[in-house]
Parts: sequence; C-alpha cells; structure tokens
Amino acid sequence: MASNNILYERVARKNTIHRVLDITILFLLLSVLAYRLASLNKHGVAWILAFFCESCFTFVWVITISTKWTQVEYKTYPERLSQRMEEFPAVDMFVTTADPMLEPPLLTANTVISLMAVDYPADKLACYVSDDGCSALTFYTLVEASKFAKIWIPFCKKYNIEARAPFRYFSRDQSTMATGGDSSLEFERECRKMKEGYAELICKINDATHKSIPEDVARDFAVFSNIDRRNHPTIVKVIWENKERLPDGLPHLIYISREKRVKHPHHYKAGAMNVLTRVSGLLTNAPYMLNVDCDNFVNNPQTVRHAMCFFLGSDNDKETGFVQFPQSFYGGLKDDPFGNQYRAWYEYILRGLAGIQGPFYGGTGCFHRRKVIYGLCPDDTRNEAKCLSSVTGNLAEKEQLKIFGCSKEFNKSATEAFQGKTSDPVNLSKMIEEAVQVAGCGYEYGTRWGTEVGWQYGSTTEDIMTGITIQGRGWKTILCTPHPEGFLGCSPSGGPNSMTQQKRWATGLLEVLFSKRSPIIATITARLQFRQCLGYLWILIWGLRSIPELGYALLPAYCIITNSTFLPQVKEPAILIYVALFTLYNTYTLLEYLQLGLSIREWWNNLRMMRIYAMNPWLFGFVSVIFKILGISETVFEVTQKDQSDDGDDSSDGGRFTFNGSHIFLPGTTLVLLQLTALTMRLLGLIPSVSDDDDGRHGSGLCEVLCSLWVVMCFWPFVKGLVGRGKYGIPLSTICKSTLLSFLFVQLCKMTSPA
Ligand SMILES: O=c1ccn([C@@H]2O[C@H](COP(=O)(O)OP(=O)(O)O[C@H]3O[C@H](CO)[C@@H](O)[C@H](O)[C@H]3O)[C@@H](O)[C@H]2O)c(=O)[nH]1
Ligand SMILES: [Mn+2]
Repeated sequence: MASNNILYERVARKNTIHRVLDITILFLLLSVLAYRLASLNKHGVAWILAFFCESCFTFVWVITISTKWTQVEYKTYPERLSQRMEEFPAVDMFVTTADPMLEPPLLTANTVISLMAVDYPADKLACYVSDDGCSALTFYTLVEASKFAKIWIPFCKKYNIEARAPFRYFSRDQSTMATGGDSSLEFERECRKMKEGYAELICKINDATHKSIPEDVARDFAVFSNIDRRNHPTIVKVIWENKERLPDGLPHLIYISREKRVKHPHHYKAGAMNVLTRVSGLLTNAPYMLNVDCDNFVNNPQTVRHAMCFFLGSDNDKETGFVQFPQSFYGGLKDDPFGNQYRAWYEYILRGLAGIQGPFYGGTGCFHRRKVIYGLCPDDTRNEAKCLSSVTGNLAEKEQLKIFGCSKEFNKSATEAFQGKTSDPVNLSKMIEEAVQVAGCGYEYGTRWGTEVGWQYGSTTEDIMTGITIQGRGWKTILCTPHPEGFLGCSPSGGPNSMTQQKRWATGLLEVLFSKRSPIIATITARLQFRQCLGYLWILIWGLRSIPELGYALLPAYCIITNSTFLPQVKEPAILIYVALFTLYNTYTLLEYLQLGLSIREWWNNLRMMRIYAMNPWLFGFVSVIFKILGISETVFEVTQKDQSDDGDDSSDGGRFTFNGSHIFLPGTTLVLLQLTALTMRLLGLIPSVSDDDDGRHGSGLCEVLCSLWVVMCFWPFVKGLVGRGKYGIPLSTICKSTLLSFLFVQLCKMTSPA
C-alpha cells in the first residue's frame, strides 16, 4: 500500500520525562511505606491507619503509571476515503433520551439534526431515537425538527457549515457563521431564512410545552394520550423515510418508545440500546452503529468519515472492535470549577489506554460493529457468534433463536450481519409490527441479550461493562480525536448535579468490579490484557478509594485532638521524604496541566474536586453497592439534568458551588467542621499534653496542623457553604447532623487517645 494511501496512522508519544517523574514518585511512595513499616511498633493506631492509606495510594499510583506509560495518538485522513471506496458502508445512528424535564426535547432535536446533517451519503444513514420518557412532547419536537431539517441540511451542505447543530450555529458570533468566509447576499438571505425557521421551531416547542400540542397534528399523538411512562405498550413511528434512497436526501428518522411494564426490569440505558439494536437490525441492519446521548451533538461534519478511516483502513479487523471519540464538553465554565471536563484525564489516561488494548467504551460518541455487539470473537473466521455457545460450525437455527430471541425476521437479519451481507432495503412501514415485537419488554426473556449479546445489564455504567465484554473477547479498540472534536456534550454544573453523576459512576463501576464481568476475571479466563485490566481497575475502584482518602483526611484532625502524630517530626530526616513527595507530585501534575495549555486554577480546581468527589459521592457509591450486595436496596440510574444554555458563564451560578439537602454533602461538611474544631482546640490549648518520651512518641506538631489546613483548603467550597445562603449554603439540617457527627468523633478520639 502506498504511504499516501493509508487512512490512518498510529504515532507513539514521547514521554520519557514523564516516565522518569512517575518512577521517582513511585520510589518516594515506596520509601514512605518502608519507613512506616520500620517504625510501626513505636507508634499507635494512627500510624497503622496511615500505613494502610499510603499502601492504597501507592497501589493507585502503580496502576496510574501502568495506564499512562505508552501513550499513542492517531491521525486520520478522511479525504482519502473516496479514492479508496466506491460505496460507503451504512451506519445506524442511535440517540437515547429518558426524561423531557431533565433532558429538554430541543436539545435532543439538535442532536438528531446534527446527526442527520453529517457529510455522508444520506441513503447510508438512519437515525433512531429511543425515548424512555414516552413523551408526546419529544415526539412532536422530532416531527417539527425533521421539517426544519429539510431546509437546514441542504443549507449546511451548500455552504459547508461546520456547526450543524442549529443552536450552536445561531449562538455564535455572526461574523464566524459562514465557513469559507462566504458573505454573498444570497448566503445572507438564506441564513436569515434559517434563523427564522429555527426561531419558529423553538416557538412551536415552547407553545407545545406550556400550552398544548396543536390540534391539526394532535391526532397523530393519540397513542400518547393518558400514557403512563412506566406502564405502556411499544410505540414505533417512522418520522421520516428516505423513500427514494437519495444520497443527498435526508436520512430516515425513527422514533421508538419501548414497552414498559411495572413488574419488568427495563435496565435503563442498556435496555434502551438493545431495543435500538434490534429494531434497527430489522429496518436497516447497518454493519456499523453509532450511539450518542441526547446532549451529545456532532461537532465535526466529517465525524463518520473519521471513524470509517479505522474500520476500512485497517488490514486486521481485530484492531477495531469499536471506535470511541473522547467526551468533550461545550460551554464549559472557565477553569473547570466542578472538575468534570476531564481534559487532562483524557490526554494522559485515555491516550495511555489507546496504547494498550484501546480506550474504554464511554457510552456516547462511539462507533460499534454490529457483529461485535452480537457477540463475535475476533478470530471467528466463519463469522458466527461461535464464542456464544458450545456449538461449533454453523450455528443451528434453534441455537440462534435461543440467543437472539424468537423473532425469525430478526434472526435472519442477524445472520446477514454475521455474513457481512448488506440486507435489501425494506419498506419501513411494513416492518413496524415486527419492530414492535422486538421492542416488547418480554422479548429478552430466556435469551442472551444483556449477558452475552448487546449492551450488558447489571451496572449503572453499562458502557464500561459492555466495553470489558468486547475487549475480553480479544478485540482492540481505537481512540479517534479529530480536530475539531467529533462530538460535544454538556457537563453537569452545580454541586448537586455533579455529585449525583459521580455517585452513579462510582456505584456502577463497583458493580462491574464485583460482577461476572470483572476485568480480573476477564484477564484470567478470557483475553483482556493484563495492563488493560489495570487500566480498568484505575477507574473501577473509585468507590473503594473513598475509604483511604477519607481515612487520611481524618488523620490530621484525629492527631491534633488526641495530641498524637501520624507523620515524622519536623526535625526527623524522614520528613524529607514526605516533603519531596508532596512537592514533586504537585509540581508534576501542575506541569502536566500547563503543558496542555490549561491554567493553574484548573489544576487546582481539579485536584480539589477530586478530593471532594472521592470523599462524598464515591463514598455513597461504595455504600450503595454494599447495600446491593447485602440485598438491602437496588441501585438506580439517576438521569443527569442537562442545561440548555450554550454558554456556561451565562448561568447565574457562574461556577459557584451549590448545595441541597442531600446526604451526599454530609461527609464533606463533617470533615470541614472536624478540622476547624481540631485547629481551634489547638489554638485554645484544649488538647491533652504529652511529653516527648524515650520511645520516640511525641505530640502533634507543625505537620499535622499543615495537613489539616490543606484539607480545609481542598474543601474550601464547603467552608464557604457553611456561611453561604440559599443554594450557596449548606442546609441547616446538614450542618446539625454534621455537628453531631463531629461531636461523636471528638468523643471517640478522647476514648482512644494514646495519651
Ligand atoms: O433509563 C434510562 C436512563 C438514561 N438513558 C439515557 O442515557 C444517557 C446518559 O444519561 P445521562 O444522565 O446523561 O448520564 P451521564 O452521566 O451524562 O452519562 C455518562 O455515563 C453513563 C453511564 O453512567 C453513560 O451511559 C453515558 O453514555 C455517559 O455519557 C442519556 O442519553 C439518557 O437519556 C436512557 O435512555 N434510559
Ligand atoms: Mn450526559
């Protein structure tokens, strides 16, 4: 193959200096552990706790280094695709939405329009929307959006507009609206028309939200009347069909609200994805599937082509189980005050994983092969789901029905998918009845959906679980990072929303760790690579990390109150190890941020929010998984509230931390109160005195005070919350409970005091 003909390139990053610093920090951590062990018998309980926490931190550091060690970048050349390909493969695009209140339908509409408008032959695309909210408003919005799309998409293609989600385009500065600097009169006229069209769409949606859906269309909505979203039959509606299969027409648009019955588990997003997979299998059966969350619009019209560079440009199918785009966010607040834009994270951790077996599946912005989702192993040369069952050779029809469920039509489509045949186009409306059947809530009983086929059940982070299943079969995966970014989504802002999301993640990730899909099992019994397993552990143990983090943060307060110590004294040489570790770690991570062009403030915000997340939502995640294991309660997927404003700075909070009455703020509040209590007690001389004795035991000193102050600094948003008002303040009830907890802790300290 001529080198100017390749579709993508893999470039290893040079990171020698990073590696040296990583190892130095590891060396310092090991020295700390050695020092602790050597002096264990001279000290009390604080020393043992500190040793436990530091061992955990060292373990986390080891898996971090392993994950970051071999970073790679990929370059793609989508402009070469058309030279290589006569015909592009088809792609089915999935959007999930769950709640019209938390996820404004206009946002979903924008995502759908941006998908339908990508630069790719329209006869090869189909867009499927799953609505778990079963909302007439969402359906109405999509119907109206498809009407607007008919003028919008030709406009985008004609002027090669980059931002194809209308709200993005119109929220920008007028002068940058035309790409290619087109400022002709014709363009301006058309642009004005678009703006009016979009304004009208917004108007209609607002009217429908606040008043009612207009009567002339209302009869199409009869199915939605008096519907209970937790108990209703399947609704499948073809909103738009590209009947003539025109390459420059509009892709099909199909609305699905799967059947829900109160007694049937619906498995949240994973369940929705499996329904989308089956319905699309019947209707279009594309070999590739793209899935995005309702708030993740396409930001680069070439996105599908970038992904195709990997699927079509690789000589070895094994390399491309799926192609994942990193999650990036629009309108993010300056300096990332909530630590949820993960810019540094993606650069180092995701690129590191890309150098091992490939990035995790992130739940959105990902292209899957249909065959892989159906359970294919990389070296199933016969192209069947062999690893699913003990049958070798041709999968008997009866076997296949057991795996994929009883729809003959669907099984036919699955066979075609395995064989790589392109299915003949079907008349969409003729298939609706069959589609309703496979979207029923009883369809999956006795089948392998959710266990070996499709999206995996049993965790609120179905994405990670599904990714492990795929990589466990031996597939490698790809991280695709074009410029501009392929997709942009919205990240939660405000304290409560961010906390809820982190709690769900910590919960779901631990569920994966303790499930049959644990990466440890996949490494021992299947084909997950060892370092990839460590990479998974890095993320899966978030919930567990809350324990040592909290323990270590409590130590300074405990030591000050009991006048004991968990660190060497200032005059001991061993203190130098700690000083070096603290300084080196912080400067190093700061330099990593600066190297990416991020600010010092962002570094500090991220560092601080990591501590806040670790000790609050992650702790709750840990507890809810324990409850699940003990059978006390089930875990739930709490949908994140999406903001509609494009510009983060618009929002009245402007990055200020907000609170509500949730218990999730209890640990942080208690921790802050405790540190403040300890510092005050010390200032007022209210602590028991110990004289330095020959055993080397001594009272708390400067180190403990500094550590306590550091914890207070990390929890500064909580300190402000103690005195803040309204949503900026911690509710009085939380403060009272925290005061009680702190009081109990102080009593406990006194009881166990070594003095
Ligand atoms: O019962 C449900 C619940 C959720 N969703 C959809 O799932 C998506 C993700 O939900 P969201 O509340 O936005 O969660 P995030 O924390 O933002 O999502 C991240 O984390 C999830 C796993 O926790 C992944 O599924 C997502 O892809 C990933 O972006 C949204 O499109 C929802 O509409 C459903 O379709 N059905
Ligand atoms: Mn989201």
